[in-house]
Amino acid sequence: MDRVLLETIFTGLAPTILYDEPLAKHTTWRIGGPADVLLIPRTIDEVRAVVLAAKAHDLPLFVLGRGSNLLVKDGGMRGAVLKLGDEFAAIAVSDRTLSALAGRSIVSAAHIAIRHGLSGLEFATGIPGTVGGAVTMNAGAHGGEIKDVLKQATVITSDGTITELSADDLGFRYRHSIVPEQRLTVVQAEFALQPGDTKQLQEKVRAWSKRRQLTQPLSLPSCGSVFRNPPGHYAARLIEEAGLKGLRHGNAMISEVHANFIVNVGQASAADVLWLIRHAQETVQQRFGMTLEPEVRIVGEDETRR
Ligand SMILES: Cc1cc2nc3c(=O)[nH]c(=O)nc-3n(C[C@H](O)[C@H](O)[C@H](O)COP(=O)(O)OP(=O)(O)OC[C@H]3O[C@@H](n4cnc5c(N)ncnc54)[C@H](O)[C@@H]3O)c2cc1C
Ligand SMILES: NC(=O)C1=CN([C@@H]2O[C@H](COP(=O)(O)OP(=O)(O)OC[C@H]3O[C@@H](n4cnc5c(N)ncnc54)[C@H](OP(=O)(O)O)[C@@H]3O)[C@@H](O)[C@H]2O)C=CC1
Ligand SMILES: C=C(O[C@H]1[C@H](O)[C@@H](CO)O[C@H](OP(=O)(O)OP(=O)(O)OC[C@H]2O[C@@H](n3ccc(=O)[nH]c3=O)[C@H](O)[C@@H]2O)[C@@H]1NC(C)=O)C(=O)O
Repeated sequence: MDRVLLETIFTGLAPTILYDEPLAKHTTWRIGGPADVLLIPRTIDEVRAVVLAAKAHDLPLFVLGRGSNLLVKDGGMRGAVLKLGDEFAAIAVSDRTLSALAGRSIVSAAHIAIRHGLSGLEFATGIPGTVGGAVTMNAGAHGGEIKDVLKQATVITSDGTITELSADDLGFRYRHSIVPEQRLTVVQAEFALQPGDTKQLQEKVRAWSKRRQLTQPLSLPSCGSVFRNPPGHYAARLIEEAGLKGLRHGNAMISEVHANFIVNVGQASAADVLWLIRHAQETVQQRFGMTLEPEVRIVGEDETRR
């Protein structure tokens, strides 16, 4: 996309504006082609200005969290990508409510809740995303989900309106909310928690963390689970039973530790990962008649279309 045009639209709207920024630097998979422009605003007013500028010029705008559930294709993303700046990390606990700006790590928010003797967010201590990403994905683990604890989220709509939405408004389902389809930007969230014993809560999360370290390939770049579990089944078990554990394509590999993780074992491309995703889907469909639906959000363009 024309750089001069982008500069005309966005200059001055955020303190950090990066052109042709490789998104591999911003995803946990360490994969992804360049964004035409990546904007990193510090304040809600700056976020709103970016949203309004994109709308006024009919430019696509994508909101990036920690990139821990994203596959950005090798051709990168056209239009603008917005990432909340480090200033979006404020957090406060009052009575039984924890509120955090959306750029805060959900892991750290969960630990702060525990330290305040509040229970409800423990499930999130192993989920390496932001508060905004966790709300968007209705992130969950160990039987808990964001939808169980979210009181309200403050969002900016695509026409720049700032509004508060309840858990019901957000249309939560398994690893799903209406945030992407409504093109909302989450800027803050409040969680309703219950009193709990800090020591007991810490023991609980320590045990979960040990289990995760044994069952998930945490030392290699990944996006967590690639596929949602089909109702009544486990994606990992289906992929393992199809004989695909350890299958490598280019520098991407179906993990030998956990079959629903694809790990980057070198400088993997998005095309390497997409090949494995499609191969797993086709093989599981043929062998078991089951459809594997990606949990990871696949965005951007193929290299050849640039
Ligand atoms: C090792 C590992 C373990 C994981 N374990 C789990 C797990 O147990 N459970 C689980 O649910 N997930 C897990 N994940 C996946 C991932 O961490 C979660 O989905 C997380 O919630 C994504 O947050 P993020 O900030 O990285 O969002 P991103 O990956 O950057 O984005 C995900 C989606 O959210 C949108 N988004 C992000 N921030 C905002 C915002 N502020 N406003 C509007 N939209 C936004 C993006 O546009 C995109 O659609 C794991 C990932 C890894 C790498
Ligand atoms: N980032 C990644 O790519 C990957 C992350 N993971 C896993 O995801 C989780 C999050 O990792 P990461 O992104 O590095 O972390 P974050 O930066 O999201 O969170 C780290 C913060 O969480 C708080 N915290 C973490 N552990 C504890 C604890 N035991 N007690 C008290 N506070 C704690 C601290 O916050 P504060 O200072 O505010 O108290 C710390 O600064 C970890 O379990 C990690 O193993 C796994 C694979 C990849
Ligand atoms: C990592 C994620 O979330 C994770 C979350 O951390 C864990 C813990 O609560 O439970 C889900 O994994 P999961 O269903 O694969 O959980 P696990 O307990 O590891 O495995 C489920 C079943 O599959 C079997 N299994 C697992 C791995 C494997 O290689 N082969 C296999 O057969 C296990 O034996 C077990 O019977 C979430 N994944 C999904 C898609 O729902 C994520 O969403 O990114």
